[in-house]
Amino acid sequence: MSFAVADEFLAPPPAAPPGIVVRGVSRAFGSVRALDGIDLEARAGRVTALVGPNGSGKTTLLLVLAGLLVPDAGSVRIAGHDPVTEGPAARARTGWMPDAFGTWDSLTARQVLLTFAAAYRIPPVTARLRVDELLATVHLTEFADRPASVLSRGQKQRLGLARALVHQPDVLLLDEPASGLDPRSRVDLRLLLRRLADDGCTVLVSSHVLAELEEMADDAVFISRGRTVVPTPVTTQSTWHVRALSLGALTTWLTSVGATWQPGDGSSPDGPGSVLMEVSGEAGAAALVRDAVAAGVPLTSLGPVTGSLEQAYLTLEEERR
Ligand SMILES: Nc1ncnc2c1ncn2[C@@H]1O[C@H](COP(=O)(O)OP(=O)(O)OP(=O)(O)O)[C@@H](O)[C@H]1O
Repeated sequence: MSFAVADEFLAPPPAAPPGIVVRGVSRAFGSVRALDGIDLEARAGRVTALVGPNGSGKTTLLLVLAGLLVPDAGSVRIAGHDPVTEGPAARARTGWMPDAFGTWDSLTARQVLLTFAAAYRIPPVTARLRVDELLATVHLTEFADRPASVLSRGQKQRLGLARALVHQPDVLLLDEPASGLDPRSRVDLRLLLRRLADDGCTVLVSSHVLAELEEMADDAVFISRGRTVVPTPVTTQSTWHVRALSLGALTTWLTSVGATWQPGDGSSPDGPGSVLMEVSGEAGAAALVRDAVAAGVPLTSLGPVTGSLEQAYLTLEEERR
């Protein structure tokens, strides 16, 4: 039996369209060139990390993308719209979560969200349902009718996230969204951003917590001194922690084969009792596992000490400013 396969089934699926396109964007504050010719694309259906040292221009860029700051030069498209010349269309598609969310202290959490829903012209009945759903999503249902002033910093952050999602934006911009969140809320945030991306949203998120970004981001954009930069390719040789059923057997074997190792510093995810050694990427790790098992030293875990985002970040030449 044979099947006729139409060409379109053989063609690779089309790449998701970019939700954010930035070309040559510059913005100065007096003599400080906060953005100096930024280029970037962030795609729908993906979480893109915005990474850079203090003062590199991340917040300035997010403000430009949110339509809150006009660039001096260059072009921006948010879901195809220019935030400067097509402000209402761009803002209708943009969710913006600043690093610190100011609330009106006399309003309750629910009223804050309903106010924003009204600003987006969401009909009242739909708005009430949407707000209830969002309060549950960010685990603030029990605080819904309390004044926003009593919310903790982390709870305010979660309210800020709900606010950014009120109008079901196509593009979500988040500036340090995890700051102030407890570990469970950070996991919830990560899962929520993944779900939004899976539903087709373009998510651009800045954070200094690179291990966290590493877990949630599909792509990364590095900026340094207001410019998009390509980090120096990370050397494949990096420090890994290695742990075996018997630490003594592991160190005896490593020493007998002339490997260079040092006692773990307790920073590995599985705690103290491991060793640190230089490993040449995944291939080197596979060889290490093979040789250890062949020598009768069963390994129980191994992994790079720093994630690839962190390593790439550390190759950026710029110092914080
Ligand atoms: N309103 C402003 N007036 C003057 N200078 C500003 C203003 N906003 C930002 N800058 C300067 O622009 C540069 C970029 O700042 P920005 O806040 O965008 O950096 P960032 O990457 O978000 O930093 P951080 O990681 O510390 O939050 C900095 O040198 C900052 O001092």
